[in-house]
Amino acid sequence: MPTPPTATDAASRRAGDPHDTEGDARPVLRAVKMRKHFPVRGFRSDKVVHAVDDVDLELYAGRVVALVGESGSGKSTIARLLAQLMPTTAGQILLDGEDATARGRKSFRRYVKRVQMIFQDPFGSLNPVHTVRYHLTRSIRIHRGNLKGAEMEAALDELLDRVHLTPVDRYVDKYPHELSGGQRQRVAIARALAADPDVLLADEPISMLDVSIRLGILNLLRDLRDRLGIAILYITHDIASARYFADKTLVMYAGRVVESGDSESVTQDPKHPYTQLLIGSAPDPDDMEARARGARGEAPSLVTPPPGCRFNPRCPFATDLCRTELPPLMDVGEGRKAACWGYSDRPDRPELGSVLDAYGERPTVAASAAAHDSEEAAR
Ligand SMILES: Nc1ncnc2c1ncn2[C@@H]1O[C@H](COP(=O)(O)OP(=O)(O)OP(=O)(O)O)[C@@H](O)[C@H]1O
Repeated sequence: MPTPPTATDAASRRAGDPHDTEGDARPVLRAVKMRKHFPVRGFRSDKVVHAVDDVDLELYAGRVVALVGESGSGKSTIARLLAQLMPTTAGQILLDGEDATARGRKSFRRYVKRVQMIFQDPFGSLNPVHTVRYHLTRSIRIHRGNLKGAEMEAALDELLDRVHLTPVDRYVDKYPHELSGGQRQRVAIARALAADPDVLLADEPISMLDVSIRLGILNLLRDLRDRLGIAILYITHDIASARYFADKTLVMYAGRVVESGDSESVTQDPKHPYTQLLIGSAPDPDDMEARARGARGEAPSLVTPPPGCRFNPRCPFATDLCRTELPPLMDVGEGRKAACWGYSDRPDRPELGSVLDAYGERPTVAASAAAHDSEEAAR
């Protein structure tokens, strides 16, 4: 029987080795069969957008989980659901093993203290008419109480120091427009840290920043993972940065997780045909920008998703089984999972091969989507 969480749990979690294996640790934040269907506006029917379907996800102290996938695959929706910025359609969110659904202002505030979000656009998330001091003192007051004078100054110093905005005097009275994009994102991270959170949900935290400063922000987040034992969800369409930064990677396709495992093996030896396509779509495996461009593409219709495996219309190996039955996430060895019938023992399973060879070229995801669309149009 798991013991109920205590007030010292966070402290003891942080005191331990942040790289403890997941095997003997328990997730801080967990989503179970999480689902989000948005009603389609303008339809007088019950049509919905299947943005997120049956997603299981676990975040552990001192570990980073990356959520990768092309645009429209449901990544941001998952972050917003986990931040409880909107309600789920179904499923559960558990914090320290307990149902964490916020049912009012007070419980939402308690939740937000532990689960903070960092957004893609640091300029949009900071108020242009207020200084760094204002943003941080406000967050400190909300989460730690009304500190005054020297105590407040010490808290401000500590936060800015943590995000490496030093000397503090150079930054604390600046307005957002007086800072670079990277400095603004550091302020946004400092504001989140004012809550002393256990979990950071980082939704594309580097995608709007200049390429030259992206690594600095990822290294800062890594430092927070290691020094503070914070659990981080890192959302990106850039699988190369996931490999660099995340311990574990989950690959999303059309609202579902299609593959998961440690980042190194998912990126070096992808199992699901979609992951293979995503990884093969960048000409230079170490070129983050090229990879990001290649991974973008038209998302499939989420109002009427294809039956069976959602990737089947683009998959060169798809059989009738793939077109009719949804594959569950199956164990494919070494703690890895893939939602592909090719890894089942069904007699009618598809015979998998190299996706790139099957296409006869190195297509981008966008190109394969376009090929599928023109096939559809010809039918
Ligand atoms: N408020 C909403 N109302 C209706 N549909 C929505 C809403 N928010 C998101 N969607 C739809 O849900 C799907 C998933 O969107 P989401 O933003 O989560 O994807 P994403 O993977 O984060 O994409 P991106 O990388 O472009 O941000 C998309 O089809 C999107 O149009």
